[in-house]
Amino acid sequence: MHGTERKAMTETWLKKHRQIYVGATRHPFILAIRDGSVDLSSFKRWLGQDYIFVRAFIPFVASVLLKAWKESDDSTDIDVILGGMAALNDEIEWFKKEASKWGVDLPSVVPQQPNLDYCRFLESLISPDVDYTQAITAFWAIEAVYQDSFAHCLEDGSKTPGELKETCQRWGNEVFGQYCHALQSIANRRLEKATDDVVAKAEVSLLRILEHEVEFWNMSRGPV
Ligand SMILES: Cc1ncc(CN)c(N)n1
Repeated sequence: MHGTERKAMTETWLKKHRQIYVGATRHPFILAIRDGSVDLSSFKRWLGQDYIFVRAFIPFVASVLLKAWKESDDSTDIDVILGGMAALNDEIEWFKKEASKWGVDLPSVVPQQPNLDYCRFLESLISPDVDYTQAITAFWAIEAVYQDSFAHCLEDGSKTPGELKETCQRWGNEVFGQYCHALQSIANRRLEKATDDVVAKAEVSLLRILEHEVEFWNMSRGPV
């Protein structure tokens, strides 16, 4: 598959894998935030687990930055990725503030198995054997799931509780949306020129990410 057939590869994949994408972005936890029925202990569980995830996400993003610097054909990719790193810096501070607001003691949060699995997957993508195209596609997918999920909680007609609006704004806001679009454009540009082997690997990574995201939201339900 080459040339025009590969234009907007990520959009083609989101259509092809619609069911799992909807599972990751319209999960019952997100729908419960949106309709105001969310159980606050679920929210606190998610908050503690996500802080651990975001800390593991930082070295992954650093590895994408390094790959862009070594491999990219467009120097402006670095600016987009650096913007993402800056947002993560704010995110870490926000998690600390939010956790103290909700009485969640972050240092004592124990990572759950789905979180450990997802972090291990991130670590596997740090490997120099994973090329920039696969890594930037994964980076886009991880950010896009949160953007799409939380933006849904802010749409007209949503009944998101006031105390959770700030959380939804963090990932659901317009600027974060534009940043995700910029990542998606980079991924599409790279995929268009990539070998079939790299394209296949990027698609598999996308699917793994969507599965991990579903499992991640599932953790908010707590131990069964
Ligand atoms: C599990 C997960 N996925 C994505 C994101 C968005 N950075 C996040 N904070 N957490």
